[in-house]
Amino acid sequence: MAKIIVEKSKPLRGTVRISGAKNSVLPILAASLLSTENCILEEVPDLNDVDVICEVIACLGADVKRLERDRIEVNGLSIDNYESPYELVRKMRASFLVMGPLLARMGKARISMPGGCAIGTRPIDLHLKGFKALGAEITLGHGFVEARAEKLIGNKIYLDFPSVGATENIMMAASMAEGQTVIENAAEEPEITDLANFLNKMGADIKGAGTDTIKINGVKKLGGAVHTVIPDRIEAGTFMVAAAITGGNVLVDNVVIDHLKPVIAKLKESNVEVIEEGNGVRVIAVERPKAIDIKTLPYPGFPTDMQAQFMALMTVAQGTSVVIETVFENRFMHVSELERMGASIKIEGRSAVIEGKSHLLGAPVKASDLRAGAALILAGLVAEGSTEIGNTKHIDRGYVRIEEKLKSLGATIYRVEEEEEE
Ligand SMILES: CC(=O)N[C@H]1[C@@H](OP(=O)(O)OP(=O)(O)OC[C@H]2O[C@@H](n3ccc(=O)[nH]c3=O)[C@H](O)[C@@H]2O)O[C@H](CO)[C@@H](O)[C@@H]1O
Ligand SMILES: C=C(OP(=O)(O)O)C(=O)O
Repeated sequence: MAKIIVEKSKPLRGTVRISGAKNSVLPILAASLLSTENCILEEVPDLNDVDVICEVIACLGADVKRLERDRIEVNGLSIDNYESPYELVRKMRASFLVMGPLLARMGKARISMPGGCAIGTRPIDLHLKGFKALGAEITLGHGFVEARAEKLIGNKIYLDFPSVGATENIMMAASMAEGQTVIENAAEEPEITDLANFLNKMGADIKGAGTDTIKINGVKKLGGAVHTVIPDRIEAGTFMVAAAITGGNVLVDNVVIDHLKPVIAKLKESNVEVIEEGNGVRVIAVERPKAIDIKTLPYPGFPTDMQAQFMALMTVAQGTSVVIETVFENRFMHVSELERMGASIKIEGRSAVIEGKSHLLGAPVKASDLRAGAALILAGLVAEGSTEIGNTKHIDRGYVRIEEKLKSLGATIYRVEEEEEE
């Protein structure tokens, strides 16, 4: 197993190109099960999670070909299996997103329960509520969720919380249901719009994606499409914080500025300069950042997937910051690791109070989840000495060649292979 070693680095400088969005490509690959013709996906990020979802859809009978490192061709014509096993679903929760497409194509799906993870229990009740509203019968048992429907019929579905995954799963199932489905209090994340755009290119009739009300008129068949995955706003935000925390000057290229509004607003509030430049944003930090308060919220609010990275920035800011996590009930696992590096953070329920320090000290730490791992890399860039980050598999789920990209900006970061790791 590998460790990532980060040394205190100079201010980062240069240009970094952002890859396609993990959280877009996963539902889009699940949606390709609905196709009966070739779909070509471009700007596919080279990530472990992408390998897992490809394995899941291939195991269901889809034809999946990697044309190039960032191009995949998929055809769902030959799907013949409706069961996704524990070994695959346990590797990645997003595997559960095949349930909607399977129900639509085969009228049945049997998927291992995804279970919780380090950041929370992450129930699937809203996904199931949506499938039931479309006419599916749901049974749970032996660690599996089974859904069956002779035919899916459109309905009005109100989500108690704008869940990203539930919105996606229901939208995919409804795209081939009979009649109209309206999802109310739908998630508005850019990845929902990207999925809807892909489905519409395949022949679906979806309107309102990106707002809280999505209207889906079911169609009988979905065909092929060529689609370019949107840039990853969370990878972009992570590199923006890397520039800010090191007092650097970095052009974060290939982004959609609109998707980064909450991140840009918070960086500016903390005294970091952010300038639009072509398809990118230049981030310039000349002084130590100022403390700021953050509350995570569904889009267009501040993303929970950027909370840990901003907390790393706040550990070295001037003053005291408050971070409130409202999306996941247990997303402060990075706090104890940042404290090992000398950060001063107090947790009270869903709030963390961070007293900015003039410096951190490198230490051996562990990534408990993907963004916690990213936060530790960021803290390591400014900590005195060496930071050794274990459990790198979490980081590799969501960042394409992160050490290479940071190294190209002047960071001292490398990976070592270890004999054993928990
Ligand atoms: C692959 C992917 O796109 N992952 C993203 C997606 O995860 P994911 O789709 O799992 O996140 P959700 O929006 O569904 O979850 C948000 C909250 O709703 C709760 N909930 C969700 C579903 C449900 O049926 N019942 C329920 O109570 C969850 O436990 C959580 O507290 O959106 C999250 C919130 O922006 C991001 O952090 C993840 O990076
Ligand atoms: C929580 C995340 O992803 P997932 O939903 O795939 O666990 C994330 O990308 O930060």
